[in-house]
Amino acid sequence: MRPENLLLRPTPSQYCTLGCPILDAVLGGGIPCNSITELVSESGCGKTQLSLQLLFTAQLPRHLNGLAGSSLYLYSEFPFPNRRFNQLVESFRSSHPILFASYRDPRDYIFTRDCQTAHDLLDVLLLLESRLKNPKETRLDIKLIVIDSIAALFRSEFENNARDLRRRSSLFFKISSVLKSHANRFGIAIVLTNQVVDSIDNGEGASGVRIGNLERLYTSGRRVCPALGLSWANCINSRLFLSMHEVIEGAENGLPDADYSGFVNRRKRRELHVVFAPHLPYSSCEFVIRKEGVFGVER
Ligand SMILES: Nc1ncnc2c1ncn2[C@@H]1O[C@H](COP(=O)(O)OP(=O)(O)OP(=O)(O)O)[C@@H](O)[C@H]1O
Repeated sequence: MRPENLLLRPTPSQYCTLGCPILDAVLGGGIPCNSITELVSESGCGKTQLSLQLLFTAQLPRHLNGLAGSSLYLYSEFPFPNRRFNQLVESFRSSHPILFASYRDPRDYIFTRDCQTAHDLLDVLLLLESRLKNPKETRLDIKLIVIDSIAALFRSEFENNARDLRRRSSLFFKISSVLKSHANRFGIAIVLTNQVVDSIDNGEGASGVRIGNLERLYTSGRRVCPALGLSWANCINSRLFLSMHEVIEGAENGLPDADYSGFVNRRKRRELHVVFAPHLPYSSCEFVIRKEGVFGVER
């Protein structure tokens, strides 16, 4: 491939809204179809919350920037977040009362399946192909696949030796090639979550190679890098980093002072950053997680 050919590559034409115009604007319209998007963060930052939200927004009609389809949620961290899921069902229903009247349950358009190992995931993805080919027959018109989380699948199965690392990389490439094939053939948006590990190298990422827009990734005061390393980074199209930092409201006004009551408001400030994406420049925004879902914060 020559550099100028990159300019000829078609940009993604279809996006799945995240259900918030601020988040969509940061992502140039939402999560792209025909593509693999990774959400990476430390635990508790909001990867699962965003992923669950997408299961609902994918059902929205095209004129509302949805994909007018069903979604498949493959989870490897147990248990399935039932309580939160049902809370989002209610929230989604009340924000779209006409689309989701009482006779149409958004749950009917969400398929879930647990995956215990990376091989298990590969089997599920291979099995899916025949179903995706006949969406009418199987009533499985899937337009979004979420894998939450990819890192958990590789956590216990592989040792840290050369042979296992080679086996692991080979499995990364098999999984990503099946995902890319499904994404391209069936116009599906693929979202997967990944975890971070503490970064202990001397400044250029775990392998000495800077990946993406940000020189360093920080969250909760720690320098981190995405789990699964460089070979996995080559298996995805876009990487979005979610960070979290504790902020003390009022501290900027010089508290504690004479009126100091002893109460300060500590809150988590969460941000979403585009680490790399073939169709996007660097961009970021703050976001909050509420009972109703995940929303960007206007600057
Ligand atoms: N109903 C709710 N209202 C407000 N915030 C909530 C609600 N439910 C969850 N949260 C927030 O979401 C956070 C958990 O986010 P989430 O489960 O998406 O994290 P994660 O990045 O997927 O973590 P892990 O890697 O451990 O799976 C909680 O710490 C809480 O702050």
